[in-house]
Amino acid sequence: MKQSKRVVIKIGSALIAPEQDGCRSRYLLSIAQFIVRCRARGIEVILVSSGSVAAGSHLFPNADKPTIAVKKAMAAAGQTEMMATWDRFFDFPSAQILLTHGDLRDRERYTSIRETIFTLLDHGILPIINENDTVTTDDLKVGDNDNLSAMVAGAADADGLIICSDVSGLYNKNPNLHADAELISEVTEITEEIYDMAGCPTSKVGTGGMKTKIEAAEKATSHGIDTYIVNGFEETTFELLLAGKNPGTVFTAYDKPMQEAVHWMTHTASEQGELVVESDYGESEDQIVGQLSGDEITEVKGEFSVGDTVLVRSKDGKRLAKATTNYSSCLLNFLTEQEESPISEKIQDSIGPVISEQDIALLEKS
Ligand SMILES: Nc1ncnc2c1ncn2[C@@H]1O[C@H](COP(=O)(O)OP(=O)(O)O)[C@@H](O)[C@H]1O
Ligand SMILES: N[C@@H](CCC(=O)OP(=O)(O)O)C(=O)O
Repeated sequence: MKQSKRVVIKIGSALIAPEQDGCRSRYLLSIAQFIVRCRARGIEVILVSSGSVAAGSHLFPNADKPTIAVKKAMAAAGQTEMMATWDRFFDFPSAQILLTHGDLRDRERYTSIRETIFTLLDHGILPIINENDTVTTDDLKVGDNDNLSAMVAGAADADGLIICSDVSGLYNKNPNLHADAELISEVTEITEEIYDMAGCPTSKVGTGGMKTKIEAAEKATSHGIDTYIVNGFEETTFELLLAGKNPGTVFTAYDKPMQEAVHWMTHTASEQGELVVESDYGESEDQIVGQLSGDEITEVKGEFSVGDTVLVRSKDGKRLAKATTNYSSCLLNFLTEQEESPISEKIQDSIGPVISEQDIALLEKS
């Protein structure tokens, strides 16, 4: 682990509730000791902990195939036990933070979350973060704590993300199914080939699987955050990390990481609508911003308000950029229907560009 100053550690369900009958400290002591030793070295730590559903499931004994409502109730019941289990290891206070994707993709709430995390860290308090399963919906949820931990790492300006799993890292195929699977110790570029290595999870309690861990690594490394997938069950894992060694798979951070606002726009914000433009449209930032006026937009999709995130897509389907719109979908529809009338020119002169330069993130063409 390079000389990090702030790390996010993600703990999977299998580590904290291995038997799904409440939390067990069996595998947590070495992780807790690692957190204490990091803090003693001046490394700030943020914990993203799964395990609430697994911890609370034994309270619903007849739920062989629990409904979403029952799983949310399990999470709510297990959350208190999960927090209490971690709290017992430390002689410093910890703080509960429950988030949804709806919180993180709202720029104002995102900024508020950052502020709270920084305040907790400034006061030596360990933030323990989990998805707020009680209120999540299909639209609101992140859905897995691997991706949540990457979004948190970006929000917290961390420089290291450690994803603890029940395997030693990313293998070229599922090691639980293939005896000849080989551990990949370093990934310098996340390609389709890397994603193809990730099969389905085989543990009873895991939600994310290896695919979500690779997605998380992609989010984090693009933000300049070195990301490790390590075996949380092995005590030696944490000795090696503290010795600056890589005990599993390291995904190395981009040399030129995205700026915080651009990263948020790219990886956390969700588009509320689409602006379709001519396919021969300029594809550089200033071209998209400068030329994107009412008459350049061929189609407005979805309903959105001023300040929402929209996707700029070319007519031939390429995702060009995500941006904050200065116009509502209603007004843009009005403008695109108008020929170049005096009223539409007057409106655009008074409001200005449809999107602003500082609120745009170019996307990989896809
Ligand atoms: N290429 C791969 N390398 C490592 N593990 C893999 C791979 N493909 C699938 N897996 C599975 O992913 C699991 C880890 O994901 P998951 O079950 O969500 O664990 P956790 O709950 O610890 O996050 C491994 O136990 C393994 O069964
Ligand atoms: N919010 C859920 C997280 C589920 C989850 O992501 O689990 P895992 O794949 O084991 O990290 C819980 O606490 O059970």
